[in-house]
Amino acid sequence: MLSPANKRGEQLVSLEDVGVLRGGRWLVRGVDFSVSRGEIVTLIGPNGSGKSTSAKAAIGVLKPDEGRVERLVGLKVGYVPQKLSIDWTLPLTVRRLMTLTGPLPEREMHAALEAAGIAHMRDAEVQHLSGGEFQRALMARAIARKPDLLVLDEPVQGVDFSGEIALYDLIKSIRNASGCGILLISHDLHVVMAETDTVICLNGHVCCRGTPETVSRSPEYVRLFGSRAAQTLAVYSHHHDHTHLPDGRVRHADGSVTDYCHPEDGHHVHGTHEHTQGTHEHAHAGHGHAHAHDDHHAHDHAHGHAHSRSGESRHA
Ligand SMILES: Nc1ncnc2c1ncn2[C@@H]1O[C@H](COP(=O)(O)OP(=O)(O)OP(=O)(O)O)[C@@H](O)[C@H]1O
Repeated sequence: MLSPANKRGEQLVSLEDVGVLRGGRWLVRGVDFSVSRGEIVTLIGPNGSGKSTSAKAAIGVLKPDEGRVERLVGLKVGYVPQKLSIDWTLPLTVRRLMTLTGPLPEREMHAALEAAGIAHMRDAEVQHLSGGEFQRALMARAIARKPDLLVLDEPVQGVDFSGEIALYDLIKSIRNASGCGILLISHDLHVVMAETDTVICLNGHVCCRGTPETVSRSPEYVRLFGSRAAQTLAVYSHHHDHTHLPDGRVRHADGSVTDYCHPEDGHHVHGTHEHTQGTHEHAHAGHGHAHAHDDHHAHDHAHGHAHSRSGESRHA
């Protein structure tokens, strides 16, 4: 366990060579990263690459089968999961959502709703909220108990472009106001929150990591999306030296194919940010978003959506 201290920059959680084995299959292996107070770490990677698994291992919801996870003693975690088991046939107000798992003093509930920008919606029915409002309600619920570490699994799901920017602005203001560490999970392989300190690209293991390049420097991007978007979103451009084949095997840069790959294989290019692989190009025009909302009354996946981006990568 990490020793307790209360200063910005202290490490809240760290994973070292973490592997999770389920049903005879390694869901992730060789995962290492850390989150410090005030730091924003974004996990990216395709569906099933182990983002949620790694985040759950980080906060202790899931026990790793190998490696080490160290958490600050007494670490308070606010977790917004990707899926919520809510019976949408029952009426549920925002106020009730806030206290589902435990009592909360009225003053603290109000402060959290206020911080999330939905204080005026406390008596609204959750099932009537828009995608962005629902995410705000979930975030309010998570920040109400003043966590040291906020874990957000797909916080912009089901949210349109301007809503996405507004939510990232909210996340930034939560971090600035509370100084908490933030572990963010994103489906997007290329565009991340500009405030992200470290991007970790997963594909069953850490493929690469680095800082996002800030797009605010690009006049082209600013012209297309406006300065607010450029301040909020950044491009994470990266290079992988191997390709994961549909059957789970791995093709390396030299053309050889192996059954698996892990960091200890020594063929990962960590910290490389060149945009050298055509398959990772991302078309920004119109932000390339196609958001299709599921009816959350019929799904346990609250406000699910399908992301379709032109130039979606073949992930290495
Ligand atoms: N308890 C479990 N038992 C067996 N397999 C599991 C379990 N939990 C997750 N998996 C599998 O592990 C893999 C990684 O899942 P995980 O949810 O971590 O991926 P992800 O990157 O978060 O995906 P997505 O972007 O689709 O949310 C998937 O193939 C998933 O089916």
